[in-house]
Amino acid sequence: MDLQKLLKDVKEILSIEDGDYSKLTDKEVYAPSIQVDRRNVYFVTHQKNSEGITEKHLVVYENRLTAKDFDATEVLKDDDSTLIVGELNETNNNALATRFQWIRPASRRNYKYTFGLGDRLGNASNAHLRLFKGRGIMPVLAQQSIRELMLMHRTNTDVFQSASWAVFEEGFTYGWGADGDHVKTPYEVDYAVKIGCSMITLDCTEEIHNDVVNLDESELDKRFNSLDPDQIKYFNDAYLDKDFEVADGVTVHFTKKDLEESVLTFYDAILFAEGIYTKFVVPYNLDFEISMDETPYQTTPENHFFFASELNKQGVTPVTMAPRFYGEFQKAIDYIGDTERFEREYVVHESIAEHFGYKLSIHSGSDKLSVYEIIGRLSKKHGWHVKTAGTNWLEALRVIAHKDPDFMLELYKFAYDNLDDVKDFYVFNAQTNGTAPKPADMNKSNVMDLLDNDDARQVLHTMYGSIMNLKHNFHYVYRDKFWNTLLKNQDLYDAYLNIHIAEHLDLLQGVVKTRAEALEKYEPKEDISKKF
Ligand SMILES: O=C(O)[C@@H](O)[C@H](O)[C@H](O)C(=O)CO
Repeated sequence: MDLQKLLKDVKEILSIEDGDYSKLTDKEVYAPSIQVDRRNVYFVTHQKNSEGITEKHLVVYENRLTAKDFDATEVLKDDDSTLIVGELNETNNNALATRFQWIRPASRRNYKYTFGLGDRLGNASNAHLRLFKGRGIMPVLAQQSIRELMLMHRTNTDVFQSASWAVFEEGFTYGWGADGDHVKTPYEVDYAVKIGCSMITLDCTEEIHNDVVNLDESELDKRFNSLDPDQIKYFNDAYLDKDFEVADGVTVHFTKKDLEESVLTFYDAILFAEGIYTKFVVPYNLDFEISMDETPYQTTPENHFFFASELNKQGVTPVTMAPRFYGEFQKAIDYIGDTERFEREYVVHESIAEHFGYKLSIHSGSDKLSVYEIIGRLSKKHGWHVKTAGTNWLEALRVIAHKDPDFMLELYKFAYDNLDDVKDFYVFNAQTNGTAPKPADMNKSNVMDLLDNDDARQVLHTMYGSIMNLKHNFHYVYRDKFWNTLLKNQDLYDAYLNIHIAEHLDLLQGVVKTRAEALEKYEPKEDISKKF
């Protein structure tokens, strides 16, 4: 790189006293990334290469004694300072983190509204951060489940680093989160913690006994009464036939069936959560989420109260908890169910959460435009956490569909024909309802429908790992072409991401009240891909 030009950039930045870098001479200096600390200057450069792909470098101008912290590819000495150019790598991220604490994640505890933005590709966070500036919502940028990491062949370090670099680039000093998502074992928790996650989402699915709900009354009673006598006495004395008022006019009542089902279904999970709390959450001061959203049965208010009450008695209060709500929160598509019943039951879950001092978390939270107004309104006072992930992947496919429709048709046919790849990982309607568009019926004239058709969205949303990691003769079949197309059109991707997530945020924050309003406000009235 032209080090003398970069040195001039540094001197120009140091000469600007009001922090307005919008008129810098060198437009390759990405202005939002500029940090000045006394006579030290830090920024990222953006340079388009011959293919139109943006190449990024870190530039640091710092006292020569401390500049050695950085991994430099090029160096220029200037009096008692050194100008270095380096890659956006882990060494340089760690060096920056000793100077700027805000590029490390924070807990959600002090934020009322928090939003998970799982980024399966690692290049969505810059756009998300530009959207979140000033919204009053904390973005949890690093959020990949163990399932996503495994299917996409990524590590938590990859996820963490891409998020942290985006935070530095965008100068996002307001706080962000890193969620070790859907961790199920102490090993997975430890993995998330040791790479620096500020939060873990403990997935209790393996500890929850879902067979209990199918027991008839006598079998249920027999199993409950096989517990230790002191356990039976404790549970009956504490809950049986008791009413618990969790808010004005909102009461949870335990019948014998409610109590026995809650104990037999969830008590192992409660003990598991308490163990993880003691071993990890307290020692590492972690932001703790407990999820039971991926169980096949709805979490009743009694189940939820019992879980929270037992944790509370052990002094455990998560930051968020994710029950499985009434209705369907399936991947990539809107809520399925009676929204009036959803609202009635959400009120009780919200009351339980407020009663015990945590917020509700909404998993598979993307695209649920029909219930965001309810969630935002009922959780407005206390706060909410909504989690999205695969929907950002689908916006990347929207770019592919626009820019290379034949490639998109090929990807869809592959995903459609190999959908069994994910049958052990996800449960969704398109697996069984047989109504997903047939590849033979798709062509360049209707290819964009794949990103709006519910079943096609679910096929594409879940087949990310198979698509990105298919190999033939030792070469990736799709990955390299996918990345080349996407990176050449990063600006279009960023635009789609912002449109899509803004619809989510406006409804959650009550800026608009209905799905139709959100779509009318944000969905492009014309093909914007021609503008990029
Ligand atoms: O696909 C995944 O594993 C994630 O999206 C995971 O389900 C996450 O917790 C989520 O709910 C995001 O919508």
